[in-house]
Amino acid sequence: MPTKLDEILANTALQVNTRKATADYTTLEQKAAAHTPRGFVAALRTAAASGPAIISEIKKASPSKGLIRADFHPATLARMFEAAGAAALSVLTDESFFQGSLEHLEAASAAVRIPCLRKDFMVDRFQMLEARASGADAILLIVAAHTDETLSDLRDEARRMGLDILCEVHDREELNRAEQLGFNLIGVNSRDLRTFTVHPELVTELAQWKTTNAMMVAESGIGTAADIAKYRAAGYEAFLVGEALMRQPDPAAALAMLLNSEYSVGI
Ligand SMILES: O=P(O)(O)OC[C@@H](O)[C@@H](O)c1c[nH]c2ccccc12
Repeated sequence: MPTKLDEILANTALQVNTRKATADYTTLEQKAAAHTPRGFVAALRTAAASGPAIISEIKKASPSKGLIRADFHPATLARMFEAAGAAALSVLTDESFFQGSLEHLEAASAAVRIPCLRKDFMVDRFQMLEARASGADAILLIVAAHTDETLSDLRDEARRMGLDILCEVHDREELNRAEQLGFNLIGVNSRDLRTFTVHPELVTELAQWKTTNAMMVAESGIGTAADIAKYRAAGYEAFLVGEALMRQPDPAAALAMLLNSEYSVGI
């Protein structure tokens, strides 16, 4: 039986092919050239030197939760998160399952100086061009979605476009593959994309199997300073937080609380 991830990947491939067939490459290339990528990994490293580096996610809906935030203005959210101390942003661009869009990314990226990740299911080199043209500084690559061969192709294309890569894994074998392919920023997603269930204990466990000096990002289901403290103790330096912020009437205040209570417990 196909998993949720299989379903999303098949849909993504269809959508990408449609966009490729009608794309205005001249405009896309001009827009891509006009955006000089800001270092995503460098920004996380700088932030992590003095506290938890938080990647705040701009996400309207998800397959598991449905609509998360009705009052949704990417540029405003981006500015608020930057002012509250986010090290970087992640913006969902998948339309079918997350109600995201490249326009959200473009608006968020243009509103801030901190770097932005295009959060999507990247299956084609064309999406790297789209990403940079919409103001992305980094892209996501999900190990479970690819063979090593496609992963390295997409990695090379992202690098050629000057984009940093957040490489996402969910088990030890995927972590090994990510390290062997030379990724320097590895996210452990506690949500299994095949079933969309969350396994927080997996995030704590996996970090101990790391063999390189890649920076580790804990992803999904993070809601409190205690979650961050627990993952920091396990070796994580950066934290991707979406729903817990997006559900709040004041997402920036929620982010500030996460950052501040972290310091006050003396971690
Ligand atoms: O909203 P949360 O539970 O804080 O999770 C954020 C992020 O980890 C999640 O949105 C995510 C992680 N990997 C993904 C891949 C595709 C789409 C979404 C995701």
